[in-house]
Amino acid sequence: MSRFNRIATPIPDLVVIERQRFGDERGFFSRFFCREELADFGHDGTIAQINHTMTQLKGTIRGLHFQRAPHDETKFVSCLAGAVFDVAVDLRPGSPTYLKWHGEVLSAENGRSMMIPGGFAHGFQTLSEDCELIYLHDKPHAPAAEGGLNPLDPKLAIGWPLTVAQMSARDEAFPFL
Ligand SMILES: Cc1cn([C@H]2C[C@H](O)[C@@H](COP(=O)(O)OP(=O)(O)O[C@H]3O[C@H](C)C(=O)[C@H](O)[C@H]3O)O2)c(=O)[nH]c1=O
Repeated sequence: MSRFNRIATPIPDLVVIERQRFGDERGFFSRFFCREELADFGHDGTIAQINHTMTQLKGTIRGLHFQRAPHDETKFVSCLAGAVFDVAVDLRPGSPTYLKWHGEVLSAENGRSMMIPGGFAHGFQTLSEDCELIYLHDKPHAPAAEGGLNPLDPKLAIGWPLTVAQMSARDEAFPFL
């Protein structure tokens, strides 16, 4: 019996994984990651780096970031404190959903993760204060291969839920497509 539910999105290969919880009077237990079980959902089990971010302000946007091939990485993104609107943008050349985006609420409460294959840009907007995210990357950080899209690019027309409260200067400076 799998301890994960696979939730499809309108973009092929971009999936949401929901962790099953085993509750009792103390709280709950859930399996956060499992190489064997997530292989069925397309993850090859490789974890090269695990990153953790904390974002204080509600309404902050981080992203949209990606790494160019051959450093294009699968990201398994989870929110362990607060709630975020997590967004992935398809940048795969020739994809029928090229430049299409999908957004999903990830939260400590809903136990959902987004599994984002290489070839996608990723970003999120915080829906609460003090949001903490954990990223499982299947390839290491490669600064020279990093790229970004402006999250406010009208060509993407991402439906961010809140007024933007904060962005890094780097993210603000990404040019529109
Ligand atoms: C990604 C990364 C960054 N860093 C250093 C580089 C900077 O000195 C500092 C902050 O990096 P950055 O401003 O890129 O952090 P975010 O804006 O939160 O970007 C991250 O959040 C967006 C939404 C993502 O999807 C990426 O995983 C990641 O780029 O951490 C590292 O040392 N290792 C790393 O793997």
